[in-house]
Amino acid sequence: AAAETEQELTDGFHLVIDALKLNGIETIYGVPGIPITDLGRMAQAEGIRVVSFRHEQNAGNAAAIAGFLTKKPGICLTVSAPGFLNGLTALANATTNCFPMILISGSSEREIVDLQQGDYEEMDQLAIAKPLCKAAFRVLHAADIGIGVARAIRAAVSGRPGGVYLDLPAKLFSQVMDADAGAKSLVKVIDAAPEQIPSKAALDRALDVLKSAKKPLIILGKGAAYAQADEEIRSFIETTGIPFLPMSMAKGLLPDTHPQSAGAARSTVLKDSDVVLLIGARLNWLLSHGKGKTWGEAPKKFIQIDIEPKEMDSNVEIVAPLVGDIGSVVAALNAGVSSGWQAPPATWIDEIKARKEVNIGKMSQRLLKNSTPMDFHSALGALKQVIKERPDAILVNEGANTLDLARGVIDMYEPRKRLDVGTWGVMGIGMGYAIGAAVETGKPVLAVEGDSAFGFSGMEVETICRYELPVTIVIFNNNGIYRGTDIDPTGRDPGTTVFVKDSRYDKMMEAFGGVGYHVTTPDELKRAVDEAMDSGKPALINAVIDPAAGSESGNIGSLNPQSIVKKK
Ligand SMILES: Nc1ncnc2c1ncn2[C@@H]1O[C@H](COP(=O)(O)OP(=O)(O)O)[C@@H](O)[C@H]1O
Ligand SMILES: Cc1ncc(Cc2csc(CCOP(=O)(O)OP(=O)(O)O)c2C)c(N)n1
Ligand SMILES: [Mg+2]
Repeated sequence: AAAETEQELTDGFHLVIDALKLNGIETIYGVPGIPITDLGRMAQAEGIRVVSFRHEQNAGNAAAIAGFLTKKPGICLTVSAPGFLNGLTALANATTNCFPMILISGSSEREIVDLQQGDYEEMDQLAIAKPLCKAAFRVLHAADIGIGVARAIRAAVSGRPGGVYLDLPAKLFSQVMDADAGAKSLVKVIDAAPEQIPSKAALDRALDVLKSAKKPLIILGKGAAYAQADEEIRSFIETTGIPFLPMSMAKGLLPDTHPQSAGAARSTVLKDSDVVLLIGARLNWLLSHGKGKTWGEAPKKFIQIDIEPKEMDSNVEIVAPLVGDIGSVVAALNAGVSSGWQAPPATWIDEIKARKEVNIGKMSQRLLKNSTPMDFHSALGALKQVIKERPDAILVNEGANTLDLARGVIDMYEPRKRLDVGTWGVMGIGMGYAIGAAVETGKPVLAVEGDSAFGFSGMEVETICRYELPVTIVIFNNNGIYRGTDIDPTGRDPGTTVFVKDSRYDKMMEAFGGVGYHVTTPDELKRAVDEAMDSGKPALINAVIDPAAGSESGNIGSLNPQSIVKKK
């Protein structure tokens, strides 16, 4: 009788966990601490995988790439104020890249924050998060947790995916309520990312423009990779015979070795094409905003497929906007491409083929050079072969020369296998992306890192060892940012972009039980990577690169402002 009268209770802790599990969330990436340490422990005890990091930025990056890879929002859990701020860079980066993730941070009590009375890690986090992400919510009452989590999930994945902030004040967790009422308050999100079908008029307009093309080009962006409409996209490209140019994280949607790939003739196709179909790619700085010498003198017509209506005309006129989700739009285009579709003129295809042969020929000469110390190309020649032999491996890549040269040298063969610095060109995504990719897919990960880039997240090698993840890190060690040759003209300090000469990053991995390798030739590099990836265990390879190799800021040095004032 006593049991019957004793009301069954639940609390904020359990409601957050139940809401996440109800919506299929299986993993939380975070750093424990007040007020969310027990939330993490309880989530783990309830079967959610909780991956604890050494810095919240890396946990957030893991959550962001989990969103990109799974189309479910990646969850990052942090403490208040400084932990929240550390997660914000990843949340803003996810929003910039259209990756769905939710940053859940504990926070101080409203009554203290609003009176600025000085709480432990006090900050008005919701106000700070709002401008940096797609949506931001705070929950004050246990009965609202179900709706709050549902709103965050839908906001992250519906329409243009992005980052969402969910603010949970400390007192919320210990709030109790009737268990039955609590269960009823939970919401399972229905159709969070609904199909958005383009109008027939829009489809007909786009097909008419495409039919009129003499030199058509399709540009695939990371939105096309994210959409997981791989077969629809392949079918459309192969049925129309139109050459395609993949942006960095869209590489592998069709193999880079595909006959219609124009990757090795990028400058030519951007300059000479007359109709360009953008699929999940923005005409931002990565595509010179659709204007200027990159795009040649001749007038161009742009067709754009994007789920975000406001993206149209963002930089140049879009003559045939196709607003909708890529899966639905490309399926509708496939239905509209009648069997009598005219392939592009042979002159266009031949022009591209000839240019590709010249460029690939030039590149292969550079890859074969067996210089000592290695330069970027001789090292990348070995890694090109590794991915060719291991097409299902996931390649994480960041740096300047290490990034820009790897993008063109290492062919990708499968979708969503190349994860890199994205729209911002941000350094520091390396270990977070490597961990997120390994946890979400179970696939082997090869992280090809500039030595500076690695430094932003390098402490997570301990996390990689702790969870025994199949991550092989290759550091292109040229003793510095871009190069290792900078000097301080006053002679007092090292140059501003150099690191310790002959540093041994491989020793770091050994400190945590992983395997470290130190290599100085392409053959040694290939053998070490093969051994490490065959082992399925954490490994770090310190690949010595000539400090004089490479160029400042890789391929984008022209973005640097120049001083014309000569110091007296
Ligand atoms: N499922 C989807 N359907 C349609 N568009 C999408 C989808 N997912 C993302 N997008 C769009 O894809 C675009 C990605 O562009 P961007 O990040 O610039 O790619 P890239 O850098 O590879 O060129 C964004 O404008 C985004 O709105
Ligand atoms: C968060 C952030 N801070 C700084 C920078 C600016 C930068 C762009 S590339 C880079 C590192 C280049 O050196 P690395 O050794 O990695 O590569 P390599 O050329 O092969 O020697 C920096 C610091 C960016 N993009 N993001
Ligand atoms: Mg470097």
